Amino acid sequence: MIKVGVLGARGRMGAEVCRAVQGAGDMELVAAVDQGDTLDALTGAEVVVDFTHPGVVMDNLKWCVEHGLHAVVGTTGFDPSRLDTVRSWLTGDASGNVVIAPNFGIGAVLMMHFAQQAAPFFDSVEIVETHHPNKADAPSGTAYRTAELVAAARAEAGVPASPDATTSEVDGARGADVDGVRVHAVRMSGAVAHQEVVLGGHGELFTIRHDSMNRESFMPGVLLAVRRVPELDRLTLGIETLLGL
Ligand SMILES: NC(=O)c1ccc[n+]([C@@H]2O[C@H](COP(=O)([O-])OP(=O)(O)OC[C@H]3O[C@@H](n4cnc5c(N)ncnc54)[C@H](O)[C@@H]3O)[C@@H](O)[C@H]2O)c1
Ligand SMILES: O=C(O)C1=N[C@H](C(=O)O)CCC1
Repeated sequence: MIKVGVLGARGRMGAEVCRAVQGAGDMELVAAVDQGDTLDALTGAEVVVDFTHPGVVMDNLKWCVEHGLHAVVGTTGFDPSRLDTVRSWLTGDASGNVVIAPNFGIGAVLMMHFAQQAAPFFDSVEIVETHHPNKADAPSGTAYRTAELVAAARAEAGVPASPDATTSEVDGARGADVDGVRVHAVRMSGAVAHQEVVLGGHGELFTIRHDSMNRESFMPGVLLAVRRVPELDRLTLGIETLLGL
């Protein structure tokens, strides 16, 4: 049995992870920790799953690494500088491995993969993400990562920036610029997590869309990462490699 601790256990995702772990035949939920609880309860775990808040996740993760625990992190807010910091913790004698994934939905991972493949073939690409209005960060971690992957694929293929003649703009009208890719964030009651990658050129539009209809949609990916994290090498970004992509 894999002993699992959950950080953010009373939150939307954390509560779902607790249910999923309790329903998995090969896992045991040994700690369910939320804001105000001592982290010491996690010392009995082999793998800690974090779905908390971008403002606290770095401290949580540092604590896990210092205690030699494997960590599966779904909390968003990881820019290149934060990832470098995590890498610096995972040198030398550190014995825990870390998986950080902005999205554990299998379809969402495939969406990012297909967007990366398609990106060099079109003049234009923009990303529109829609989430529930209780979300703290914008753009979403998934949109941020998609933009990074798309931008890298286009740079490697020598594709120029998406054409855009805008010279006059109301602030924000063209969205955020992530590595040269425009990202638009919608916050909408009734939504869970949705994203479209829109590509265009030569009289055609190609849209890659993914919808998470509920938070169970993330659980197969979370459980996969919990099972595999002990055998991985220090830091793994996304679950693409775990799916053989
Ligand atoms: N990777 C994915 O597939 C995926 C999917 C959904 C959400 N997310 C991300 O997960 C994070 C959480 O989302 P949510 O909707 O569950 O949020 P939420 O606000 O419902 O839950 C967060 C929980 O963390 C708790 N918390 C805050 N500070 C804490 C601390 N220091 N220690 C322990 N617990 C603490 C809060 O009390 C709350 O219960 C966000 O960053 C979100 O973007 C990622
Ligand atoms: O509900 C959220 O918050 C989500 N956050 C992740 C993101 O920022 O990409 C994944 C989808 C749901």
